[in-house]
Amino acid sequence: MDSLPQHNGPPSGTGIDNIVEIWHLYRSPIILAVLAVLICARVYIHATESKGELVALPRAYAAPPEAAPVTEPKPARPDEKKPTKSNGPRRIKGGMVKRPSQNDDDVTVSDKPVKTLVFYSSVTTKTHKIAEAYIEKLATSFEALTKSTGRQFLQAELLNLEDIEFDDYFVSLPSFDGEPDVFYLFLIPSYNIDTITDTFLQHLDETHHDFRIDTGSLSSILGYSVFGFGDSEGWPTEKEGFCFQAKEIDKWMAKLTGRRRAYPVGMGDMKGDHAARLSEWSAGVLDVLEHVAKTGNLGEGLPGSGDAEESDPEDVAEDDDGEVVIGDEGDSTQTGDLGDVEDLGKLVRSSDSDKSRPSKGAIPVDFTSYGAKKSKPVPAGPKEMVAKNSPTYAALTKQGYAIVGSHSGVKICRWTKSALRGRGSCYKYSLYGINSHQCMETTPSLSCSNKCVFCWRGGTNPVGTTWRWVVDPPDLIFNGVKENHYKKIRMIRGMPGVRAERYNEALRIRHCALSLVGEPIFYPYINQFLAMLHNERISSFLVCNAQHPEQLAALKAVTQLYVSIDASNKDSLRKIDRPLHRDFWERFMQCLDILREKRFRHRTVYRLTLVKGFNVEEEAEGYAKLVERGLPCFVEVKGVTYCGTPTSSNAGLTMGNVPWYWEVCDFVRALEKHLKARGLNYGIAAEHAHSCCILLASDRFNVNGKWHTHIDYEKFFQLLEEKGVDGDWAPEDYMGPPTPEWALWGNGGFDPRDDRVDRKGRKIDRVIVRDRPEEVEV
Ligand SMILES: Cc1cc2nc3c(=O)[nH]c(=O)nc-3n(C[C@H](O)[C@H](O)[C@H](O)COP(=O)(O)O)c2cc1C
Ligand code: SF4
Repeated sequence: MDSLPQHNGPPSGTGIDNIVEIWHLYRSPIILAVLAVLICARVYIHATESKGELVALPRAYAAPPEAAPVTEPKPARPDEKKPTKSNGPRRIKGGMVKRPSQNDDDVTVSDKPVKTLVFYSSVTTKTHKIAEAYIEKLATSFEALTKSTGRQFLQAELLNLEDIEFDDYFVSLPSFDGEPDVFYLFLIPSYNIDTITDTFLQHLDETHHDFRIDTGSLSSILGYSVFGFGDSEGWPTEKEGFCFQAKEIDKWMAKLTGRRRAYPVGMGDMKGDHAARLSEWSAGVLDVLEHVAKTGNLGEGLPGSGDAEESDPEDVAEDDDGEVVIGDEGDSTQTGDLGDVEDLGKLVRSSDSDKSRPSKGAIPVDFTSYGAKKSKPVPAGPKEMVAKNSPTYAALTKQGYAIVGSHSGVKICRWTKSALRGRGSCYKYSLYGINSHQCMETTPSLSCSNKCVFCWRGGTNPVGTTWRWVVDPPDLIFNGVKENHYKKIRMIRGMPGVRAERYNEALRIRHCALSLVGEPIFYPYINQFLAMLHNERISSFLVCNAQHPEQLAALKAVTQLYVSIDASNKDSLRKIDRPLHRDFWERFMQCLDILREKRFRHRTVYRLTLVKGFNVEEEAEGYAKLVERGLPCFVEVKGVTYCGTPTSSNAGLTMGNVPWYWEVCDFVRALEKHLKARGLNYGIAAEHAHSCCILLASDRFNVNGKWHTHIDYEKFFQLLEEKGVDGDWAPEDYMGPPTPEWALWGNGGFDPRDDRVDRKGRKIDRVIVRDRPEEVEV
């Protein structure tokens, strides 16, 4: 008999029988083992699989990724390293800190606390008392700043220059618990006798020149600003030493900090306006503190930064009102190359936001419909006058213009910068009382119907006899030019020498010179634009080229209305203005007739720009005839200015075309004689020798033997409000007080509040030559 298989022995028989037998014997444990393996595998896969998005479900259902709080480590500043003591010669490391981007979005903002140190000096204790009160006020302001910025503003510390070791604060920055960012303020009276301030200034000077100490050893400071006290009774002007030591400290601190000037130097008269000035300055400083705490940079544009602006481009370019300059092409406030489209793109973004170029807001207008209530639609879509990708746009932005909308421009003129720095205002301050630092230079039409030989724009400017472009609405232009003007003013806040008081005043535009380039009355809504200016009590000086009689006739109130008189006869005008209109001379004459009619409604002015070899020689009599025709209130005579650029050379103009001042004087004297010979009562009233500019005025503006060429601007607005644009009022009604003595013919006309400086910023006292020097051959 076969023996039965043993349960604990190996199976016997055929392979298949064996498998079946094994299955029967072990199926339960096999099934259990497989199940266990499967469960383990499932658990493992579940635990390790990545949770991919469920493609079939909309993204909205996915929970937003939670932002992990990131505390960015602040890049170490050079002087945050504690100076290591060594026995060898001391070397203080500073160096220029890479300046934070001006684009607020790009900046990694420090979360360190802010520590403000207020340094002061005082001999007769007045500044000391003011400084103590100031510190108390700062405490309240800092509480608010801590809340608004989210950064802790530590209590400000008051430090008497007498009591501190200068090395501790002015060789490298001091260190404090919590490693705060440091901000310096100075309250400094000036003394022309020896005081601690002299020692301090000497220390700053030595530190700057010490070869062991890196230039800009304090450049990791957050910022600094200086306020000076002086006495205007004893030291009436800055030239005579008013607040001179505050200015000195400001200058040295700029060097030591790598130009971290947060706010312009403020100045107050201890016997007069010091409280008001200090409070303005203080408000400005707090604004900057808030900005720097939030963004890490000192504000728009120039953070007292050493940008191109600081190299004084305006001292090189003697431009004035744009249009009388031979080749004003070199404003280095905007860098970039015409060919460098990317750079231009950056400039565009900074000065011209896209919202200022709406396609919807633009109004298509047939220029011939000017004055009609409704504008006729233009058949095919009109183009933009200055498209963003055009050479004109590139040329204009390169020169520092901001293009607003598609046909308007605004630029800070060099006199605005000059006045902000106490270096003198333009001739319109001497002749009419216009503060250059409160003046906006703009045009609502960059296009013109002439191609004047002295126009800097070469061949790139849009020209035309009729308006054939998209028209932007006046409010868009008005808001755009103001915004860009203020932006540019803020950009020069950190420029050396800018005065806090003037900077404050500059943040309120008081005057608008519609004389930049192009032809302002070409703009179909010029009257609406003017009304917007006047509504905000901004005066208007409008210059036109005497080629658009219809528009000139339709023009409503302006504070002062100019026509450019570039030649005295048809031939000469053709050569110099190169007009597009075939009937240019008839148009010109018609405009003079219109001006004659308007002379009791507008302050009318002929502007003569003298270009030697073109429109000066033998033409005085011809000009007298033109004056007889239009009987303007004033005749402004100005020598053309030269900047020496390729465009000017292309136009065939050289320095030889720029008249000497005595030549302008000769011409004006000859013109006056011819006017008198015709029985016309005009006299030479005022001058601004610096700009080669002389003013002849009608006797209407001579009261009891005194010239009254200045304007009472407040009265102008009052008349406008009370009587309306079409009301019965005349230029005499807003005639200002007598022309100041210093501005009268024979006295030079330089603003006595300011210092004249040469191109390198050195003070000068140039002799004015009004008569032909003897050695000059005829
Ligand atoms: C001897 C003397 C010299 C002065 N020199 C100048 C000066 O050169 N420029 C200036 O603007 N003020 C000058 N001042 C005016 C002081 O700066 C002014 O009185 C200031 O308020 C004094 O401040 P304190 O009381 O804090 O010392 C001078 C005053 C004195 C008494
Ligand atoms: S009037 Fe205004 S724009 Fe013209 S030069 Fe003077 S400050 Fe400049």
